[in-house]
Amino acid sequence: MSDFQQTDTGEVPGIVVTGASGRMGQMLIRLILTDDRVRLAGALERDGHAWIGRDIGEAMGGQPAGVLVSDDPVTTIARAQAVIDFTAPTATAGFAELTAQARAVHVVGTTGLDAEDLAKLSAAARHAPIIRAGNMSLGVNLLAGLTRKVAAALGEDWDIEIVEAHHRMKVDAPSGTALMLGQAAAEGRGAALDDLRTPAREGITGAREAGRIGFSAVRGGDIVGEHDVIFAGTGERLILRHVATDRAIFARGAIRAALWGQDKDPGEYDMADVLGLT
Ligand SMILES: NC(=O)c1ccc[n+]([C@@H]2O[C@H](COP(=O)([O-])OP(=O)(O)OC[C@H]3O[C@@H](n4cnc5c(N)ncnc54)[C@H](O)[C@@H]3O)[C@@H](O)[C@H]2O)c1
Ligand SMILES: O=C(O)C1=N[C@H](C(=O)O)CCC1
Repeated sequence: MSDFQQTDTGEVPGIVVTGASGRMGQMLIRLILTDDRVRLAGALERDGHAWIGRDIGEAMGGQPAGVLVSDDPVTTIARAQAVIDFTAPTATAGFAELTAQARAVHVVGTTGLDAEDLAKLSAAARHAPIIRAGNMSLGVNLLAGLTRKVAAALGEDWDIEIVEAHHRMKVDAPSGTALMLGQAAAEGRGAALDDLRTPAREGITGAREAGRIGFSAVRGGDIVGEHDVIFAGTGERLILRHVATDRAIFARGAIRAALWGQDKDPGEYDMADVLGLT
């Protein structure tokens, strides 16, 4: 049997994957089709995509999975117990409303959401659970906790810089993970990230202001995701680093979140809640 054939269609939560042809979409579908705790209930792509109407298993180069790729989120999401969504900010804001109408769990991996998108998610979370994280891996969520602790332990004479690297196709910067880590560092310092954040530098910037949290982004090749949190003191540096080498770490976290959310009340949650790190 091919990896892409569904092995179990029993009474387990049905998951709809949005952005089914994407890097994360395909990884999620592969893992869902071989995991008997869940079943693939639908695969969504944007209007006009070449895969619409095709069996998702075949479109991915394998055996039929018995699920056709659809561009109809209303009908598809109506039959979901969970929607796992790694797409784009506007798409995710729209899926939030439909997922809430279905009273299903919305697992949001999409990054780059603005205040308007986030307000739509908050409105939807009044009716169903939404679990959102800039990074769904265990390692990064542990790193966020470490970052919070180290930032709290070190004074403002230790400069905090976050350096991230991703593949050439990534469209947003800083990464969702970098912002998560920045948020953790700011919390450690008892402040809001918006008050401490220094974006990418260029030109005559002047000397670094104490207490700020700086961000830099590298883009190139097929880098899955690398993050350094640098605490630069005088005469010494402490560097906390996470390196992702396989997108399966994000997809496994998202499936875990979809299962965890099944018995939760409506509201906004993150991966620290799912992993019991709060
Ligand atoms: N939170 C995490 O752990 C994590 C991990 C990896 C990626 N991401 C984020 O997930 C997102 C997707 O990343 P990717 O590398 O898979 O990108 P990608 O470009 O490979 O895939 C995105 C897919 O979404 C589809 N899409 C866009 N609009 C849509 C719509 N309205 N309806 C249905 N499908 C739609 C696109 O056609 C594409 O196939 C990005 O925001 C990325 O930063 C988050
Ligand atoms: O490939 C991406 O895009 C990734 N996005 C997330 C982010 O913005 O941090 C997680 C890592 C991979």
